Amino acid sequence: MAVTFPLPVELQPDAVAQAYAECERVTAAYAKTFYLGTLLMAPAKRRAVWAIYAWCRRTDELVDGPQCDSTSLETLQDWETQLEKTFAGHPQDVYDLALYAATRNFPLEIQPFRDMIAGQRMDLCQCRYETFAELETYCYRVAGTVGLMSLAIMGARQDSLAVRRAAVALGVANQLTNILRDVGEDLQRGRIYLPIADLTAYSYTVNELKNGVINGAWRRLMRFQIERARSYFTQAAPGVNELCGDARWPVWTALMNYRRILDQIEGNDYDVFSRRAYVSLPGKLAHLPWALWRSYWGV
Ligand SMILES: CC(C)=CCC/C(C)=C/CC/C(C)=C/CC/C(C)=C/[C@@H]1[C@@H](COP(=O)(O)OP(=O)(O)O)[C@]1(C)CC/C=C(\C)CC/C=C(\C)CCC=C(C)C
Ligand SMILES: Nc1ncnc2c1ncn2[C@@H]1O[C@H](COP(=O)(O)OP(=O)(O)OP(=O)(O)O)[C@@H](O)[C@H]1O
Ligand SMILES: [Mn+2]
Repeated sequence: MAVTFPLPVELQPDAVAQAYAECERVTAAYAKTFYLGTLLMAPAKRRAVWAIYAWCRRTDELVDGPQCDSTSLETLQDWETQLEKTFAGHPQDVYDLALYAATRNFPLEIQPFRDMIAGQRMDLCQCRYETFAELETYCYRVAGTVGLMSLAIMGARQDSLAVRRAAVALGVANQLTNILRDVGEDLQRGRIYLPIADLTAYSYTVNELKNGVINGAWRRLMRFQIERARSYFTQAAPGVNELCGDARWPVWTALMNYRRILDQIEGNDYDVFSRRAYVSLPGKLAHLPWALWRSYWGV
């Protein structure tokens, strides 16, 4: 029988193991909390999550990383073509090999990956968001999609619409939190993610934002934004215990730690211009038992 090349992933276990190891390295370097969480999962699942993480990180770096100045719409088009090839069984590099191997083990759909690239396109072309509806689309694309990708690995059975909505809600909640934490940093890059319509509704001007003014209007505006982000965490919470057993603890941990960034912003009196809200490592560890309890008993 003639052997055709390239060999299917099943016949290249060493190359696949090395590819997953590369993805693990990226995950461990960039996201300590997620990485620790993945170690609680079964080996096949954790490897697939690392492959997804590495792909998402590379996609994000195209518009946010050190080489972002040379990224154009054409770069993103090429990146999408590379994605299509990976899903079609022709991975172009070691990270894509891991992603392809993951698609053979789990029911990953390509659409959320395409949608994330569409989110990076928005980042490339748009530096303001007029309404929350526009911002919500952006949040779905760059982060809600991560929820759907993760669900293919961490979901328990045929996932219901409610669970899919919860997974998207967790991504959106994380992204909204990320946006509130990074208001100052994003301004330095000429970006405003807070919807302009919300600024107007709270009588806070873009000029004040650019000058980092913290006044009554700003505090009221931020309280509103924080409550909105919290409402997405609340929508996500019932979905967590629908995940497979070994994903519940890590996902609860991620949810609780990310949500606590919102408490930190309040604790900093809404100063997101000169301070970065964060949860310390002991603070993160302190919540592990609480997250474990929830993974057994729910909310
Ligand atoms: C255990 C666990 C939570 C696993 C998910 C791991 C995974 C595949 C993460 C990918 C993250 C990534 C690189 C996304 C690219 C776009 C991006 C940067 C989004 C922001 C992430 C936070 O990153 P960070 O704090 O490092 O930000 P900086 O770049 O440093 O500024 C986001 C805020 C979005 C992350 C979104 C999620 C992790 C979604 C999680 C949802 C689930 C796991 C679904 C759970 C299912 C139910 C039913 C609730
Ligand atoms: N090896 C690395 N090379 C380049 N940038 C990195 C590297 N490691 C981390 N970073 C960046 O440094 C920042 C802080 O990283 P880190 O992931 O440790 O903190 P975090 O995002 O606050 O926490 P978490 O572990 O919960 O994601 C992130 O924006 C990340 O993208
Ligand atoms: Mn990080």
